[in-house]
Amino acid sequence: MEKDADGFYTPKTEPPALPAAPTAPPATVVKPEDEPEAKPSPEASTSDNTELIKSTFEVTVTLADQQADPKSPLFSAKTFEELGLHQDLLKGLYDLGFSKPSKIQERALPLLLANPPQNMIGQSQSGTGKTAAFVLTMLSRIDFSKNKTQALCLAPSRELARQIMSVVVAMGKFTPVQTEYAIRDNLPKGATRITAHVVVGTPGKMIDLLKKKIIDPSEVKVFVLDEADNMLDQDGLGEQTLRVKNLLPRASPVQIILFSATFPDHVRMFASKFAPSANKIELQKEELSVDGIRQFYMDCRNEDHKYDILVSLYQLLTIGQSIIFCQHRHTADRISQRMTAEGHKVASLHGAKDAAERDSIIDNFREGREKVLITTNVIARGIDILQVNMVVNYDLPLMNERSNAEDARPDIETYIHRIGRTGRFGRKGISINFVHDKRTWLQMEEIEKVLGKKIIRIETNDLDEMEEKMRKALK
Ligand SMILES: Nc1ncnc2c1ncn2[C@@H]1O[C@H](COP(=O)(O)OP(=O)(O)OP(=O)(O)O)[C@@H](O)[C@H]1O
Repeated sequence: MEKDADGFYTPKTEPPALPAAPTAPPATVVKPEDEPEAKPSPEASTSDNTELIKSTFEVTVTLADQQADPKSPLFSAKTFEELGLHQDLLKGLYDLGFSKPSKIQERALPLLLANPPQNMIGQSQSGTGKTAAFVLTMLSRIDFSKNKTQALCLAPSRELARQIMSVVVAMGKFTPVQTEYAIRDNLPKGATRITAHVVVGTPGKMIDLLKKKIIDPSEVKVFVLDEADNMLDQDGLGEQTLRVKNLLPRASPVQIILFSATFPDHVRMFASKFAPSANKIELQKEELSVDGIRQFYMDCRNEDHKYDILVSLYQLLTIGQSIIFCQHRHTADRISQRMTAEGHKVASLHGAKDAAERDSIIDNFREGREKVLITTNVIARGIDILQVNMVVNYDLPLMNERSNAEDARPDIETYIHRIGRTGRFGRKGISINFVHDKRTWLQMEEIEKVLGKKIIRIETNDLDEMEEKMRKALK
């Protein structure tokens, strides 16, 4: 391989196709015995996808309009060439079909790539391309001549870590980047050393690998937290994330990059301490949710009625793909078992399932083999599946997940992330909240007030009207 002036190598062999698994483990993991490689995900089924293909086609047309509209979060005055990216990364971007940067990419990349490296706290609406901004930074900072871990990226779920990895592999397709996961049940048993340039994972497993010295952090130059407000929240993953940071080298500064669509006030201060002197890109409160997502609610009589309404929506849920969010795992399981028994095809995903099962459920959904996914907050953040055009909040998200207390407050950030699973990168989407009593109605009203966007009522007893409203919203 030839190395050019910027320290990049040009690979001779054709890089792997998407959907991507990490690059070949033998080069990145020293393992004592031969173990079978992880199988790549099966190919997407091509049957039964006409609606999906149609909606993708319609989207391309409106996307060009939006990227030319200075008020859109997808607008950019610049090209990717002007952002100072290496030729091999530009090739990767064009290979993915990216033609113009989005606003967050245009604003963040020049700051992220400047030398000496500076920390960044970046906020931009769901589905506006934050992943590319931090992935391109990681790939730009790696010296590929060294077989040493140089970039670490943490995400709150294994599903998101796997998705980020597929972006690293796709954008790094024309570089010799080596990658490895730090997620549960992924490394071969007895692995003693990871030398991959980029390691993506969840905090618990990352700590484990650092502590066991399987990952050597001495050459880490970039540390990324995706969904950073969640990763730093002391009620959530904050403590684990801090432990990872404390295991990083202190001698040479590590560039710390925090990205999210939300940074609630109580996390902002900690974020500034975690990433000192960071460049900041922030959103105003009224900009938090994406305009392409039309928000509705349905007045249900009680819990049982919520189930009946969901079933009556089934046809609409399967026009594209849909995600149904519940507060508890057992609700997700209960609804999906009941719907399955009644002849509807649905899948359920939550944190109590084992790793292999989780991977296969999300891969099936990603590839369109399942159209309705019933789940919990485990995939509320980051998951990017363009064909998802409907999100149902079967239960509204609450501040204390275990709480059913009368005064339980809505979790506005989680709401923003949940509905953000649709309406990705300029696409249209629908979200529907089920409310069934005064308490849930008040919770929804609070969400409406904070976000400053109208949540429109849909009648539960007029299926035709419901369908018409929804089809209109998706046009
Ligand atoms: N410049 C671009 N041109 C075309 N498509 C893009 C561009 N940037 C990103 N995308 C696509 O937009 C979608 C959303 O991007 P991404 O998942 O990075 O959003 P995000 O801002 O991280 O959202 P979230 O807050 O939900 O995590 C992805 O499918 C990605 O491939």
